[in-house]
Amino acid sequence: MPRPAFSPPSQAPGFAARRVAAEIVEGVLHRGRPLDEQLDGAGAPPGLAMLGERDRALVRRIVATTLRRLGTLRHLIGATLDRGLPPEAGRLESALLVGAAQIHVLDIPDHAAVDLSVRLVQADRRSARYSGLVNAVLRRIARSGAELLADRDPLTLDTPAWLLERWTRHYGAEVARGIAAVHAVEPPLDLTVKADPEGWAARLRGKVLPTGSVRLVPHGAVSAMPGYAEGEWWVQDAAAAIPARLLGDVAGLSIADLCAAPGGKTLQLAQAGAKVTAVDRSEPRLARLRENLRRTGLAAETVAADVATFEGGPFDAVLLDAPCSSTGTMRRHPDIPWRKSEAEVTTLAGLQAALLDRAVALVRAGGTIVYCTCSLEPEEGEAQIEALLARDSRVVRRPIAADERPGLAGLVTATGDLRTLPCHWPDAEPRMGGLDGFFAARLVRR
Ligand SMILES: C[S@@+](CC[C@H](N)C(=O)[O-])C[C@H]1O[C@@H](n2cnc3c(N)ncnc32)[C@H](O)[C@@H]1O
Repeated sequence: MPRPAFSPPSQAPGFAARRVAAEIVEGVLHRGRPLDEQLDGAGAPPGLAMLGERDRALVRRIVATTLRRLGTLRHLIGATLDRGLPPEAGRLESALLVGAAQIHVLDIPDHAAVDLSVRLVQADRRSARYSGLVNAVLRRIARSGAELLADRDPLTLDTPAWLLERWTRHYGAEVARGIAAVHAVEPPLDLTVKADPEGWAARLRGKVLPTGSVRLVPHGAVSAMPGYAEGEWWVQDAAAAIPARLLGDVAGLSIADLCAAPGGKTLQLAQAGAKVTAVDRSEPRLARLRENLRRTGLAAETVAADVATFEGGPFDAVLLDAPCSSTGTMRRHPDIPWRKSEAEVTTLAGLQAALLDRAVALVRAGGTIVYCTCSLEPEEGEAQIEALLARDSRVVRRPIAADERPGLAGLVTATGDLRTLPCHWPDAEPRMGGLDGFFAARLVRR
């Protein structure tokens, strides 16, 4: 009979949550699995659904902290080992990382964190013989973590060098450090409300942002919050809510929302009275979009298709939220810096150019196109538009004016595009500050 890969699970309190957390960290770092899919989607480890709500929240905290501070934690672990981590050691690295995150960053008692990481390796056949090493490394971090980091800069450790170099090149050293600093902090929850932002802000103990989104520090499950089941609002970063508004008054217009799922922008356009055709090539993501329409009582036509070959229209307006490296959303998706590479930016830029050409083909003469990406990389934003304007004389930019809508001051470039950065809108309470990094340009087809 084949031997089981793992010995029976430990009964120690808190063990199950640490095991799931270590599994998810391993999935991100060694199997390139997106964090969202593992926390909320089909890729969730089976153990996650068996945990109670508090333990599930603990898993999220441990995993997010491990990924936000990955460089620092790896440095601490490396500094305590003479010859680095042994190869083929199963769960050893993830057990050390989640242990170090609890000890060095989270307010979890050191002895519990050490004990549970030791149990994690003991329960894994390939790493069981390293339980003494885990004990020694984590105790050393508990004792001398600050000393081991004495001359190191956490922002440099926790941001992949290729990203920090790019942001320094494009935005300057100070802004690049500001962007990196925001990634260390859990972001707020932003909502787009159908109506009465002041009333919802009061009810949910949040505040109204200059652009009209409602912001709060999340506590508990989103689906249990007042107004969710009734479809009175949806979760959408304040920056992500701006591009659809750049189309102005859309009541009665036919609009193609290209790359639409899970549908934040479709909901905004439908709520504003547009006749929306929402196109996305992912059927599972479109199913989420339809569910969002159902919950909010809004209507749109949904089409499962590749935008590159989608035929339709001509539409009065087209919104293209193109697939991108998503480096602007790292504070919400702390796995991104460790899963993406610079080569991907180049590949995606090629795809974005093809989809932009398609967007131009789908809009009527005189119609408006809004192109946006949640990327900080100019190849996916500013450079994309310059290249389109150079190759297609039918298209001109309709510059965004900082005073055309509330809240845009400071977010519009000299050429009239939108550029938001994670370090924008700082707040005295760090968990209430920041914006996702977005680029948007508004164009007209002559
Ligand atoms: C940034 S997300 C869109 C977010 C969405 N606009 C919103 O506001 O909720 C990008 C989407 O593009 C879709 N996508 C990627 N490549 C595509 C293509 N060639 N054709 C259609 N959809 C595509 C993905 O499935 C994903 O849902």
